[in-house]
Amino acid sequence: MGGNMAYRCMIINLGSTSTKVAVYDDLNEVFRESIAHSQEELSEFDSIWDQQIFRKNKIVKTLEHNGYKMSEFDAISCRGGNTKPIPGGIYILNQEMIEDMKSEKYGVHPTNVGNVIAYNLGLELNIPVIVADPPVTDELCDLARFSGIKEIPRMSSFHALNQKRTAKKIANDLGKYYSELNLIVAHLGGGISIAAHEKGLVIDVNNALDGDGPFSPERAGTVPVGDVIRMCYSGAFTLDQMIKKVRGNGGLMSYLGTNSGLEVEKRIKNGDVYAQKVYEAMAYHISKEIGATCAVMSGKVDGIVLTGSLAYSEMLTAWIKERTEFIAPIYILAGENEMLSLAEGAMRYLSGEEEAKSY
Ligand SMILES: Nc1ncnc2c1ncn2[C@@H]1O[C@H](COP(=O)(O)OP(=O)(O)O)[C@@H](O)[C@H]1O
Ligand SMILES: CCCC(=O)OP(=O)(O)O
Repeated sequence: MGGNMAYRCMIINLGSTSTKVAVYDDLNEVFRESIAHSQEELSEFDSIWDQQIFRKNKIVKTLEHNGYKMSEFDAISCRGGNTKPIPGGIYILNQEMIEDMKSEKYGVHPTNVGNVIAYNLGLELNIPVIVADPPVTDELCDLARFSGIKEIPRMSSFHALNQKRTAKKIANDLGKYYSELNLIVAHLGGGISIAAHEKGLVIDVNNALDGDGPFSPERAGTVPVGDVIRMCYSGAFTLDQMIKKVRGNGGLMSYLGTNSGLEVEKRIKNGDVYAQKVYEAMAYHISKEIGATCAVMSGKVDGIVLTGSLAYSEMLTAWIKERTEFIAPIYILAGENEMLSLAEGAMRYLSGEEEAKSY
């Protein structure tokens, strides 16, 4: 490797509709591509696991096509997956984590396939695969774990990587340590997570994958559970169809047949009153969750942070502000920095600044 560069890292981040890949030389992003997958393209595959070879080929070909040799990488960093709950931090991806993801015991999400791809590439290339602040990062307080059904404890399943980084960035901008502040962070993306960051720990958060919280572009969030149970036993739906109603075809998808905030805004601008009602209802439920999260921290909140791609929406953030700005100052950090956060995690590990935790 030339110049003063110390490490070259491959970053892999799989979402429901995209495969993101990037190359970092230390903390400099030298390449990034987000490969979009249409519903048509993905509908060929019965399960997310069947997408493995297809997605791996996309990653390897994209890198090689852009002149990167596999042998040049010192490490791979990958958004974590649905393993057992673990504290935030850095982990070296191992066989046990992969087995837990494959078991689907802790949830199903395309990022798990990304972990399997990264793990196998790591073995082939003989380099470590690093995972930072995975979505199962668990810092919940004891009270948050009670769901009301003894056999079903509440789980921490959220956008931990972007939530943690965004909270630390705001703390830094305010000239404070993350561990000094109480923040409510709302990640507003395809899934929505709203978390109580109390003195550097996420002590409560809705289960953004298929648990509770506001509805999102593609997820149902909290639903009237009795009605859902009756629907399950009506004989009209299979297990897969019911799961899809909650995750994939829920939220904006259910009401408007699109998971795109941009598309909804276009319809609103063209006078679609129902689309406006649904979009405002999403803002209403986001605000309600922010209020609940404020109560979790006894009203002692230093700031509310709106992040994720939907935070680019002036319409949505204005509705949320209207209902929640009485709580604390609102900061908007639209988009996400997942690729950079993964690179930072890898560099902290490779440089010896942070030790990897054991799974
Ligand atoms: N400028 C924008 N205004 C409104 N919605 C947006 C904007 N940019 C992106 N979105 C919407 O944000 C949602 C989630 O996007 P994304 O960040 O890709 O989600 P995730 O990474 O959580 O899967 C989509 O519904 C998308 O249409
Ligand atoms: C449960 C957190 C992971 C997640 O839902 O991510 P996306 O919203 O990007 O699908």
